[in-house]
Amino acid sequence: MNELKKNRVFETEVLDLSHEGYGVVKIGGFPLFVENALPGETIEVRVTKIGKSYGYGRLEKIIIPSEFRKNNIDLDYLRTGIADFGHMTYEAQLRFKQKQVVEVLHKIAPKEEFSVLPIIAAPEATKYRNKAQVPVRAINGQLETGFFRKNSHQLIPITDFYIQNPEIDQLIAFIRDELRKLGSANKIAYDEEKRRGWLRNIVIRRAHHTGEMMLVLVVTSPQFPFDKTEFLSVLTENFDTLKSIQLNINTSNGSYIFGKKWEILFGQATIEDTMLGKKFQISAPAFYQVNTAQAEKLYQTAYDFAELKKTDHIVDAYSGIGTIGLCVADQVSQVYGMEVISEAVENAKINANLNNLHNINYVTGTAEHVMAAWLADGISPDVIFVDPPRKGLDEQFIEAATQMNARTLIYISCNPATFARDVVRLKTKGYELKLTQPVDLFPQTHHIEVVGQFIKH
Ligand SMILES: C[S@@+](CC[C@H](N)C(=O)[O-])C[C@H]1O[C@@H](n2cnc3c(N)ncnc32)[C@H](O)[C@@H]1O
Repeated sequence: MNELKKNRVFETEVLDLSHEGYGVVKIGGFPLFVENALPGETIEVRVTKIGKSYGYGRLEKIIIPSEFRKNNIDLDYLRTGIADFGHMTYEAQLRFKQKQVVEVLHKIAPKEEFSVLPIIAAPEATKYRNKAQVPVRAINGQLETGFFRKNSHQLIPITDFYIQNPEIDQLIAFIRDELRKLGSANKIAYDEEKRRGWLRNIVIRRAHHTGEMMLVLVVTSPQFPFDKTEFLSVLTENFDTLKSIQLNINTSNGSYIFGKKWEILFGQATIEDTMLGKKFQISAPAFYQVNTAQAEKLYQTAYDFAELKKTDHIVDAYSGIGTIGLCVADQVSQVYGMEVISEAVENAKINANLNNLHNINYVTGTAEHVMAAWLADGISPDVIFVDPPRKGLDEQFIEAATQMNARTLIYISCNPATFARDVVRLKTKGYELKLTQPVDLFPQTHHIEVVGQFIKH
């Protein structure tokens, strides 16, 4: 058999799909990851990289296609990761995500029987995102907006972002076209290598139910390299839904999008949306679920699992702008919440007032520290909601939370691997996973959201 070497081409069958959407093939037992290849397909693959235990290959030709292949997908969506599942039918995406959740739980706790409910599909499989974060760069002297190629900082120009609300795409293209008229691309667009230029990123949020939009220009200096007033009036005249335009000054060379300094150029610091009938003000640095319609189903699942009572005290841990606690504050006795981003906590407090809810206590701090302090203060909730970032729960948080004796803990997770790890940790502390509900919050991408119901035994 042909020996595995870089640039060699092999005909082979695709055996599996990695969780990030790469087809997996084996050449003489050695695994290669191949973009745009689906399980069951026979393909020709060119070896592009050989590492210690795995490598990468480039799809040269599909000899026998999968019945689950969606044709005519723009491959830039796969190359950038905007839609790394975009080459699969939506049904196949859902089936794969369901299988992933079942497998990851089984792997971590092989002896347990878990009841995983069928994944909740999204009503809109495209154009659902309420937020965009796009880099601005000069390519051959022309200012471009788009997305970076996966694992690189090479910009691929994109106009139709496929999974974003089209009004967001229109605003990005409009800004790009205006900027092209206003000066040299090399002066306006940021250049990471030379560390010069002005505009690094355009960040846009669009409230799903109200249509209000927020624009943040992430720049290296508060000085505009062109006439600011003229630019702002053109924007607001053409987009009457724009309620907030802000500058964020980021002079670092790190990968954080936002720097510490903010300046409001037009309107307010927040936009307003509704979720499950409650009003929410959202500031630029605060977390807000990017698929609002589907997030409402996610939260509703969490509440159904919680079986709340009017006398309940609840904790909304990792609370962001308070969405999870505030949507049910009028169905319970008391809500406690904590979150590390102070602007988001300010939003949560204002949001409580906006909705006439006064049985709330939201504080700024890390969940692990605040929970330990609340335990020491004798706070004893009936239900604890947790919605941590991808890294999951901190051990110290689990320690404190499980000593509070809540009857139920509801875990909303955006990472099945850390969720499964925490299932085991919570079990050793007396909380048993009873129900697991995957929810497809991010169609066309490999991301999976899960709600878990844990009951104290
Ligand atoms: C997945 S988001 C959930 C936000 C909110 N529950 C919602 O549904 O919009 C996770 C939140 O945890 C916050 N966070 C990250 N690490 C934290 C920590 N150690 N303690 C408290 N909050 C944290 C993030 O800022 C973010 O707002």
